[in-house]
Amino acid sequence: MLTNTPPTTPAEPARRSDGPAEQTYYIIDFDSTFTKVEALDVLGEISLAGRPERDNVLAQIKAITDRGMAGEISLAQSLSMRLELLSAHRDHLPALVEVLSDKVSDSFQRNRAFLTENANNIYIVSSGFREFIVPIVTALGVREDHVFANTFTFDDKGNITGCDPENPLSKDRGKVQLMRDLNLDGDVYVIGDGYTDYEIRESGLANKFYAFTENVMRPSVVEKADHIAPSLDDFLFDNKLSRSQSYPKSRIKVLLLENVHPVAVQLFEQEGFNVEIRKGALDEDELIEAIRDVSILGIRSKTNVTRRVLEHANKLMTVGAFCIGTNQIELDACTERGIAVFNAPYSNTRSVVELAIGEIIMLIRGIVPKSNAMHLGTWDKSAKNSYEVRGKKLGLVGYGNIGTQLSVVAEALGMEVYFYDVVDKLALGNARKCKSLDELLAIADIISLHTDGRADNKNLISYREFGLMKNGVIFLNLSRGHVVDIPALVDAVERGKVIGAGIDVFPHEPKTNNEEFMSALRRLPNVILTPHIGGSTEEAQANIGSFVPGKLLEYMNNGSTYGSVNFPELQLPLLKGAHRLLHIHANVPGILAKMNTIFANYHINIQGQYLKTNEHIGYVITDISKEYAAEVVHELRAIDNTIKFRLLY
Ligand SMILES: NC(=O)c1ccc[n+]([C@@H]2O[C@H](COP(=O)([O-])OP(=O)(O)OC[C@H]3O[C@@H](n4cnc5c(N)ncnc54)[C@H](O)[C@@H]3O)[C@@H](O)[C@H]2O)c1
Ligand SMILES: O=C(O)CC[C@@H](O)C(=O)O
Repeated sequence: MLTNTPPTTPAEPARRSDGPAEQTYYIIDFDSTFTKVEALDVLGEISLAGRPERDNVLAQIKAITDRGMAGEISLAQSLSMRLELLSAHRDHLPALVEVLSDKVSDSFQRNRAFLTENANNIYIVSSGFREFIVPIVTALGVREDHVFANTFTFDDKGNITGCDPENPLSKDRGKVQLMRDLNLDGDVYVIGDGYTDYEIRESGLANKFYAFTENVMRPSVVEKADHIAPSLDDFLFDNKLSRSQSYPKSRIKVLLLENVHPVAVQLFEQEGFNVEIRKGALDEDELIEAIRDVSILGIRSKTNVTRRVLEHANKLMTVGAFCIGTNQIELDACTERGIAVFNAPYSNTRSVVELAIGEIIMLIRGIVPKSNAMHLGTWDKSAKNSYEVRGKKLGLVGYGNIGTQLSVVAEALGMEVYFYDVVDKLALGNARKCKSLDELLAIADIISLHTDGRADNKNLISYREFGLMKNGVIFLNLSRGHVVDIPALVDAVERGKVIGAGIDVFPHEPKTNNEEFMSALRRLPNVILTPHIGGSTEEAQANIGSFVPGKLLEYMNNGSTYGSVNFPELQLPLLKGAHRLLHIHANVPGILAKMNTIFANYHINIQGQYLKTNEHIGYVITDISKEYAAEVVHELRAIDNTIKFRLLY
């Protein structure tokens, strides 16, 4: 991702262009830079609350702000026009401060340490007002006497009437005048989102102007800037200043496919990542094209992360399956490349169970054909082939998270539950374990599949298995499409072996909602077809949308792999006052010894070390004191069989 634009030539020469000065001053704008919003817009929302003209006036205020920031009208014009529209009062200011304190830009919140450690060199220079700026910025460590801004004027009833006309910041090119008055002796870097910030650089009073785009991107300002700062993290990284992120997250790309819940997007954006979202799934070639610069990939069940895709994913660090199944991901290939994969193993379990129960009742009562007939005007009131579920034998194939929960709910409805699992599982309630799949198929009145999607399960249920079932069985598949041989199911329905089926998953599923669903199951009687929505409820998607990013962020920020489906699992303590070195390597003997030899050679003080291996890889995390030679990192990376190396602090 490009974060820096080529410098543009300022109208007047910069103050100084040779090496860093002894003193460097940071001039920071307030509205839309230090905070996410324009304070006068917020003040308008408060002062005009409940008035019919509110929305109209707010739109006018916003338009004036934007024109002013883009340099289309003068600052003095912009200020007086907005203040006149505001109808604000002194009593509105505490509420404004309260709102603004929640609107501090995320990257400023993250980098309080920079603000406090450099308080003597940081100035807030703003055309906003001290009345609300001082409480916000001083709470984050900025010195009150380093805040330069306008002040309101009030009438004797406390109404805001305007601003102090003597203040240079109330006038056009006021920031330039103020900087002249300040006469700072050293390098000056200006960070802001508006044209008035650029004017300081244009007048030769600053060495560099950084267009701050975390909250708003103004093309006319960006094109004048020496650099773009998508966040304060980027600014601090570029200038090698103390910061909360070892590498700016705005330079780390997250690609989220298949319409994952917006809460996921929000969580990544709040952390400052560069997030791209796409509604549908991508096929292999499309994914290869999209994944080149992606570090974090989020998918659901329809995007296949194949070995071929991974060969083009040089930056990929982690994959999140925003679902339960991970059969769409070549896990071994991920592991070999040091890519940690996470899923949401139980966030949609309940939703699948509820759909299964609903379908069982609908099918055993023959509701779908009855409803279809009613829509055509046919009234067929009869009890023929319509049964209660109470006392029926439910056969569960696969007794994992979904199978066991369905077992419990079905028993509560009075069903007799039988299950078969390849692994020996504890029977819940009165459920009975079957010794073989064949035994279960022969016993059950209703059969529901809940196996995982491993490749061996392809056509687990085919002609032979349908042959073993009772005549007139109800059959459900809400697990994975390839588990059932579709021609065999069609045959079983047509012969009346299966008198009702609920199918949610298919060997081939459309990639997007625009693609036609093609299947031999279409138009069969008493067959409920659903578009792989067993887990698609608002609740489940919101759960998954926060659970999976939680795992991915823990891995990215902390190195923890707890819950990974392919990595050795490590739950790590939070990183405090140390640098964390994460070394992923092929699981061959002697790597830890080699690492520790390097640490010993460089007299490194190890604060903590954690190791876990699986069949394929080893994962070593070492926390070391902050001072160490740069060669340590080079040597660790160069150890034979190293797959990936990361440094966190
Ligand atoms: N339709 C949907 O929207 C939806 C939603 C969530 C999950 N799923 C799918 O549902 C399935 C079950 O999910 P889960 O969370 O219960 O998984 P799980 O891993 O907890 O349970 C799967 C169980 O199946 C067993 N199993 C595997 N192969 C078997 C076989 N051949 N015979 C008998 N048992 C076998 C496993 O031992 C395990 O106990 C998965 O395939 C998952 O992808 C579908
Ligand atoms: O939402 C999806 O795409 C898949 C849902 C389900 O099959 C799962 O594996 O959780």
